[in-house]
Amino acid sequence: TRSTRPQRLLAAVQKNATRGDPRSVVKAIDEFCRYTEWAMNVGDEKGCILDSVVSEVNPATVLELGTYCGYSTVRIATLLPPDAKLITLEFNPDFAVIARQVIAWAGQEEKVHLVEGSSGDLIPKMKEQFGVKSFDLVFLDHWKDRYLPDAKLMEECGLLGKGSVLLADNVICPGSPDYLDYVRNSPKYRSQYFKSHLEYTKVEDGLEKSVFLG
Ligand SMILES: Oc1cc(-c2ccc(F)cc2)cc2cncnc12
Ligand SMILES: [Mg+2]
Repeated sequence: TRSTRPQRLLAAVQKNATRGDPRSVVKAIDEFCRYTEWAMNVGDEKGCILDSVVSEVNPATVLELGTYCGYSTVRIATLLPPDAKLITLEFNPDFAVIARQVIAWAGQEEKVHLVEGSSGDLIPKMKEQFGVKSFDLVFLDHWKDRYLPDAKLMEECGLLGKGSVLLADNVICPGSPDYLDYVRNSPKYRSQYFKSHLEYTKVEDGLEKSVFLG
């Protein structure tokens, strides 16, 4: 039977990237998605904005909502110190299978804990099951209608501390208007929009960076 898009993306990584070299994995995925087959990775343009926010926050603990094939997981993990922890949640088991192999090819398994399941179920378990006190950085890149409920859930579970940063992908395309409205108007956040483009296209999209004020 026909392969899936994530399987074809993994094959491109294993063919064109050097095992243990995360930058070559990122480059191989970007080239595959730009010249062969589009896929919903954060991509190179928004990826540079992601990199700059990760470097600025220099987080000890990161939560990624929505792993997909592990592209942004690898970008983030590469910038973390060896003792830092990145927990990434993926609802789709077929995506998780591919992401584990992409992350392994990039040699980033040590810093990454990929957990399969829904964010709504897993976020309340972060403290007791994963020994997390709070997240310094959360990258929201899963279903857009989960951004707002999951942000509120993280607040309620005490997973955000003063200065915690939420960075959300796709706030324009596909768009998450209720989330944008919340973080831009709530006194609990200081929000900033980074204008960019939908991965590998000329369509407008952007990242919203929101600092939790406690
Ligand atoms: O970055 C993304 C892009 C798109 C997407 C798909 C189709 C289209 F036409 C435009 C945009 C969907 C996403 C779902 N989850 C996480 N990230 C996504
Ligand atoms: Mg996205």
